Amino acid sequence: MNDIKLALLGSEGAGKSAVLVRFLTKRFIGEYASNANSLYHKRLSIDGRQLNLEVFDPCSQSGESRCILEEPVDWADGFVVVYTISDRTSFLNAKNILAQIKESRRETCKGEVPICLVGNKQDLCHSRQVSEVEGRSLAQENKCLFQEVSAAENYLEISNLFTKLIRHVMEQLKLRGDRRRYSGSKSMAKLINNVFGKRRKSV
Ligand SMILES: Nc1nc2c(ncn2[C@@H]2O[C@H](COP(=O)(O)OP(=O)(O)OP(=O)(O)O)[C@@H](O)[C@H]2O)c(=O)[nH]1
Repeated sequence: MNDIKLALLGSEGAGKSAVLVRFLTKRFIGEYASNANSLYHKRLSIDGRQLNLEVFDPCSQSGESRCILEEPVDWADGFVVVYTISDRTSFLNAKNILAQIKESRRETCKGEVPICLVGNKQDLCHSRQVSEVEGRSLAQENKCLFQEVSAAENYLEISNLFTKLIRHVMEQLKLRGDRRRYSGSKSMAKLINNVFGKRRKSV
């Protein structure tokens, strides 16, 4: 059984939890408690392989400019970076996050870092502040997958993007010979504390 670890990153209110819960449960839940970090587990089968998926959904950071990635990230195998198409600040924050992931992984990760850039709240296109072309070109610059979605309205696109990202993670883990097997016995909680700070309230 393969373990796949993903982290969701993005501005406060971008819809990280909504996107994830839509993927995990096929449902849209309007409001989520956002004062605690959460670690979600799901068993799934992709291309005939059984996977143990863990997704870390951190609670929001207080300042937009303060990125969660304060130390090199060694926990996640892949990232979902979410912004809101109707909020340019969240897009700029996503850009910043992408740069920081690349920077922190440069030393440790041969090959590409599997990332999916997600423009959420596509249903709010009447108040769009970020064009789809801008989103796509930011993703191209950073060699990431890209998809505009609406967690409120769609399941299929979100499911497809997670599937693509997980496939990419599996390819990268194979290329790297799954370094995690040799990386010692740090516990999940310890890693999350190290990577995301001491603000974890529940996992
Ligand atoms: N219209 C619309 N609203 C959405 C969508 N996705 C999320 N929302 C709303 O946006 C708000 C924030 O969603 P969350 O999923 O809590 O966002 P988050 O990024 O996890 O927020 P934090 O946990 O505070 O960082 C909630 O009121 C959601 O109902 C969407 O696709 N369309």
